[in-house]
Amino acid sequence: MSAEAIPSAPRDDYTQALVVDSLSVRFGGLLAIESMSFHVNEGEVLSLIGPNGAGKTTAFNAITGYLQPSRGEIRYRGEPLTGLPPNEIAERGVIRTFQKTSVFGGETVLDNILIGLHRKSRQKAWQIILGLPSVYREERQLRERAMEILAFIGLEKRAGELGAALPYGEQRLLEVAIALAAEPTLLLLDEPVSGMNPSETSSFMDKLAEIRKLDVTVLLVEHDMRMVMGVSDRVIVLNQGRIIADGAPEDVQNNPDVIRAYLGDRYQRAEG
Ligand SMILES: Nc1ncnc2c1ncn2[C@@H]1O[C@H](COP(=O)(O)OP(=O)(O)OP(=O)(O)O)[C@@H](O)[C@H]1O
Repeated sequence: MSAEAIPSAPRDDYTQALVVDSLSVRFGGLLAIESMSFHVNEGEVLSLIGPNGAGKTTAFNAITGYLQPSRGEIRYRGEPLTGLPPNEIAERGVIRTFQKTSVFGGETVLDNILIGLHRKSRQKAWQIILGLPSVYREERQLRERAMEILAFIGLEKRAGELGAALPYGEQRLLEVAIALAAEPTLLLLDEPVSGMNPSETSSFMDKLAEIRKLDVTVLLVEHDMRMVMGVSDRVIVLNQGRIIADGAPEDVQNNPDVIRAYLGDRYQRAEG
C-alpha cells in the first residue's frame, strides 16, 4: 500500500503533554508547594492562578529545572524532567519567560533574538573562526528567521533599537519573542501582561491565539483575570501551595472556594 493510501490517524487533541505528579517544594520550614498533581494537555492554554505566595512561580521553577523539588515527579511527553538542569529541559522544548524582564538592554532588538537563535545554531567554533561560506549562509538564514519572529510578534520596526529603549510593554513582547526563538513546544509565561495597559493586553491576547496556532502548548501564570478568562481552556487555582480548583474558566470563576481565596478580593479591589 502506498503511503498516500494509509488513512492518517485521528489526532488526539487531549494527550497529556506535561504531567506534574505529587510535587512538593520546601524552603526550610516553609512548604511552598504541597503534593501538587496536575497535567497540561497537548495544545491547550492552561492558567495557574492564585493569591501572592500561592506557589505559582515556584511551580514554574520546579518544572523548568531552576529548583529541585523535595518530592514528586515531572514528565514531559512521557520523559522525566525531574533532576535535569534548565538547559536540558529547554532542549526538550520546554521554554519559559520570567516575571522580571530578561531582555539584554544593551543589545539591539534583533540581536536579542539572534542570541537566542545562536544557542540553537549548529555551527562549530572552528567553522566560525575559519569563516567558512556555510557560516555566512547560516548567519543570513538566522537573521531572516529573527526578522520573521519579530514580524510575528509585531516588533520588526524596532529591530535596530536597543532593548532598553523599548517601552515596558514592548520589552515584555520581546521577551516572548526570545522564548519563541528557542522553538518551544511548551511555553511557560510568567505574568506576561503585568505592567501592560489594557490595549497592549488585548493585543497580547490576540498574539497568544496566534502562538497556539503554531502548535505550542501554553502554561500561563497571570493575575490579569480578563486575560486569564479570555485565553484559557482550563484554569487551576492554587492557594497556600495546594490546588483548590481545576476546571473551565467559567466554572472556576463561580467556585465559592476560589472567590473566597482569591477572586472575590480581586474583584472588590478592581471595583474599589
Ligand atoms: N527561594 C525562596 N526561598 C524561600 N522562600 C521562597 C523562595 N521562593 C519562594 N518562596 C516562598 O514560597 C512561597 C510561594 O512563592 P511563589 O513566588 O511561588 O508564589 P507566587 O504564587 O508565584 O506569588 P506571586 O503571585 O506573588 O508571584 C511564598 O511564601 C514565598 O515567600
